[in-house]
Amino acid sequence: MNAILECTNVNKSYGKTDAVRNLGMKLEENTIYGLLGRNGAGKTTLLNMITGGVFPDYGDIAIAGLPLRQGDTPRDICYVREKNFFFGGAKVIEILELASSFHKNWDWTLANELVRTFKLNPNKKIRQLSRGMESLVGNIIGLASRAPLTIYDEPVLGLDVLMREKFYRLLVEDYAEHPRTILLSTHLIDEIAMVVERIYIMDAGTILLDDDVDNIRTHSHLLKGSSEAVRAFTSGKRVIYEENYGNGALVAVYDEIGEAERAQAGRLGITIDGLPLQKFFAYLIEGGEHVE
Ligand SMILES: Nc1ncnc2c1ncn2[C@@H]1O[C@H](COP(=O)(O)OP(=O)(O)OP(=O)(O)O)[C@@H](O)[C@H]1O
Repeated sequence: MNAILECTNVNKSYGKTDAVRNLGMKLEENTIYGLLGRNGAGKTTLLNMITGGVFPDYGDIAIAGLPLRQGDTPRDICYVREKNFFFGGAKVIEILELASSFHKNWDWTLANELVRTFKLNPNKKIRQLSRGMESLVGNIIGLASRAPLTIYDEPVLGLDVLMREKFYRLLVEDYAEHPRTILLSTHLIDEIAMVVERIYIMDAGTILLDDDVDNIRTHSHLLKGSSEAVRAFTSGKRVIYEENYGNGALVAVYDEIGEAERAQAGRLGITIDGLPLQKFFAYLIEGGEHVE
């Protein structure tokens, strides 16, 4: 597969804050990715660099094999920002018309269908819309653009649960018919766990981990047992979190545990449970607290 985006050793600082550090990322064609990180992890700074709004202090970004130069606005990307900068006096339809002129794969049939599905009045002005409705305008642009790389920054902020589910369902349906690369950046893993194929986890400006969702599911485990037994069993394994209580220990592991090892764990009195994606993220980033 070809890479639609490649970041190599990308860095960006604001004064003393290293917003993005030594970052590497490679997005293949026709895949849905999640970019996960807490508030302030550096996601928006990274996305702004990928889309040409901010230039890295150093490091390389290539879009579809072409190096991004200062001042470039990559044409293959549709970037749906967390905070839209739509002109408040413009009508919804005018914003869609403007967006259609930027994206060569734009599909008006889909755009109109989505406007109806989300019950938006195309003649309403942007400033008359609720926060959620404004997000929907951005989300419609993301879908109808059918850009080779579509990037959403916190796409469901301000949307109620039904609208969130509807948006993700439509996204997956449209992707199935028109595969392209989609990057969903969020701090809400629960929202995207069912949608994305591969995840990049970002913390303190850098990528902590990237893996297929299926791999994360099969390799993440929560072990409980006596501290001594758990310590012996997990020695040499990739431990992402550990907590001791009395003589017992709870350890989150991100590694393979085979059948023979499971039998051995059973003999040592260790229980092994799977770790839902949400908990995996929480242990990795937060030391066990659930990220809201
Ligand atoms: N223009 C700027 N000037 C100064 N500091 C900035 C600027 N933009 C980002 N930062 C800092 O860089 C770090 C990363 O911020 P960034 O917005 O990229 O994170 P994020 O993961 O997108 O967070 P959020 O989910 O809250 O939007 C933060 O410490 C932030 O305060």
